[in-house]
Amino acid sequence: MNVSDSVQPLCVEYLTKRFRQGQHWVEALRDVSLTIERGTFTAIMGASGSGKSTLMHLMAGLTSPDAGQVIVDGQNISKLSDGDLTRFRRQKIGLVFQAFNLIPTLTAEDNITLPLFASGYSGEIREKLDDLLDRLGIAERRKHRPDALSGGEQQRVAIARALITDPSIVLADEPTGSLDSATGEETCRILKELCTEQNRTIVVVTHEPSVAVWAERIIVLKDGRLLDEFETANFCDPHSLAAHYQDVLRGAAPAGTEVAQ
Ligand SMILES: Nc1ncnc2c1ncn2[C@@H]1O[C@H](COP(=O)(O)OP(=O)(O)OP(=O)(O)O)[C@@H](O)[C@H]1O
Repeated sequence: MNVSDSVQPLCVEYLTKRFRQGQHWVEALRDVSLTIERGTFTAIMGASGSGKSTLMHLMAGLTSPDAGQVIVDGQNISKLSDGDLTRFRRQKIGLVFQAFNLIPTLTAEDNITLPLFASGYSGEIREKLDDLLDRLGIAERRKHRPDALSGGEQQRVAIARALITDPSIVLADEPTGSLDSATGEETCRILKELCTEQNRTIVVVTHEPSVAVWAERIIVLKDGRLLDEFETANFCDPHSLAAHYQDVLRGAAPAGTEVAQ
C-alpha cells in the first residue's frame, strides 16, 4: 500500500478561528499560515489552550475558519458543500484520537470497517481488512470488543479504522495520551512507518517531546499564533528536543488571545 497520488502540499493560509466563551470571544487561532509537504511527519506542539486541536480540526474540515483557508490538493476545503466536505474527509483524511473513540458494542473488525460502510461502500473488504489487521499486529484480536483490548490494541484498532479508506493524510490528536510509554512508542513507530513506507502525510498534535521526536518537523503554537517551526534532525533524543522546545517557548513575546466582543 503506497499513497503516491498526492504531491501538492497541505496549505494553511491566514487561519483565524474564534469561539464564544460567555461574554467574550476567544481567538483560538490567529492568522496562522503553514505548509506541510506531502509524505512528511509533522508534530504540532504548544501549551494547553494554544490552539493545536483547533488547527487540527480545521485541517480535517471538522470546523470552518472565521478567516483564512485550508488548501488540500489545490482545493479550498472551506468552500466545499457539506456533501463534498464529507466525501473529502472520507477519502483523504484519517483521524486518530487520544480516547480511541471506538464503539464499545462492536468488535475490533467491525469498528475498523465502519467508515467504509458508513460511506455506502458495498465492495469486497476482506483483503484490505486482513492486510491492516496483520500490519498492525491485531489479527488475533479482530473478534474482540474494545473492553477486551489493551489501550495499545485499542489505539491500533483506531489507526486501522483511520486507514481503511486509504487516506493520504492522517491527523492524530494526542494519539499516545492514554498509553503507557512503551505502547506510546509503538504507536509512534506505526505512524512513522505510515509515512516512510506508505508515503502518507502524518500530522500529530502532542505535548510530549518523546512523541514529537519521531516527526521530521515541529510546529509550535502559542496563544493561537504560530510561534516557531524547526526540523528535528538536530535533536537525536527527546531531552535535547525538549530543551530546545522550552527555549522556543521562553523566547516568545507574550501575546494575549482574548479579544473584546
Ligand atoms: N468549542 C469551543 N468553544 C469555546 N472555546 C473553545 C472551543 N474549542 C476551543 N476553545 C478555546 O480555544 C482555545 C484553543 O483550544 P484548543 O483546544 O485548540 O487548544 P489545545 O492547544 O489543543 O489545548 P489542549 O492541549 O489543552 O488540548 C482555548 O482557549 C479553548 O478554551
